[in-house]
Amino acid sequence: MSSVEATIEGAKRLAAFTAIDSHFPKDAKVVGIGSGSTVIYCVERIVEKKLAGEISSDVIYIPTGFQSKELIINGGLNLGAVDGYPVIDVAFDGADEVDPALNCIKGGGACLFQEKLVAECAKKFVVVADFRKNSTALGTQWLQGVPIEVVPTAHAKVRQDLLAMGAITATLRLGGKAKAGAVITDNCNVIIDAHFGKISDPVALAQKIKLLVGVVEVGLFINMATASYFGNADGSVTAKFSNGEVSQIQ
Ligand SMILES: O=C[C@H](O)[C@H](O)[C@H](O)COP(=O)(O)O
Repeated sequence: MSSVEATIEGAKRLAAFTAIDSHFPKDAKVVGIGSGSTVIYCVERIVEKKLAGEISSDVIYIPTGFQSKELIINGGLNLGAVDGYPVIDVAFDGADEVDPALNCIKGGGACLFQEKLVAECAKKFVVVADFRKNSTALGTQWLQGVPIEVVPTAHAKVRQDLLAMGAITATLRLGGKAKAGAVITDNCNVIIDAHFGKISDPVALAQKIKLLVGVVEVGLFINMATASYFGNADGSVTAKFSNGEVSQIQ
């Protein structure tokens, strides 16, 4: 691992540990676990605290896809499902880009639909990320585009719609060497990444995309996060809250 990669991994771990220490409720019954490389550290911290007797072994964990299901099982935690537990005390998840209002772009790992479902069911949604995701405006740092989950037969029509709507690019996500053809989501759909440049009105854009026939869900998470923790390269953590407060944790 290069020193840059080590710094990024350290920042993710720090953000995740701080978020769990600050937001895992003492009396939690049901907790959502998001997807991606940063939530791995959330699960690491939860397992550590459970073994230390600081987190009850009765807590049920709700995954947001195949990867987080494996994380829960391999961590020896109790696995639940969102259709059995539609009320979740808190959900922890990563993000690809977060703006000052805590609106997020998510879905870089193609898990956005179940992530949004779990976040919507959660009383509190806490984002964990490294410093690269801390942004002043969506679409300025995550240049791959807004991930959009689409029913496979509609992909060509939705790409056309997105370009007509002003997308600079609208690309069907491919599996590359690991998978010939399109990436297939945990819900058997495909992903279109649509880059709009700087997104000045994320609320309006999310609504417009969601209305397109064939769109299952949009990777714009608007007004959902309660708090967002960013691990920094210098070992500090920046915490941002939905009420506008920002704090630096050394
Ligand atoms: O579909 C994937 C998710 O939205 C991830 O939470 C997001 O891509 C962030 O992942 P990572 O923590 O690996 O940067």
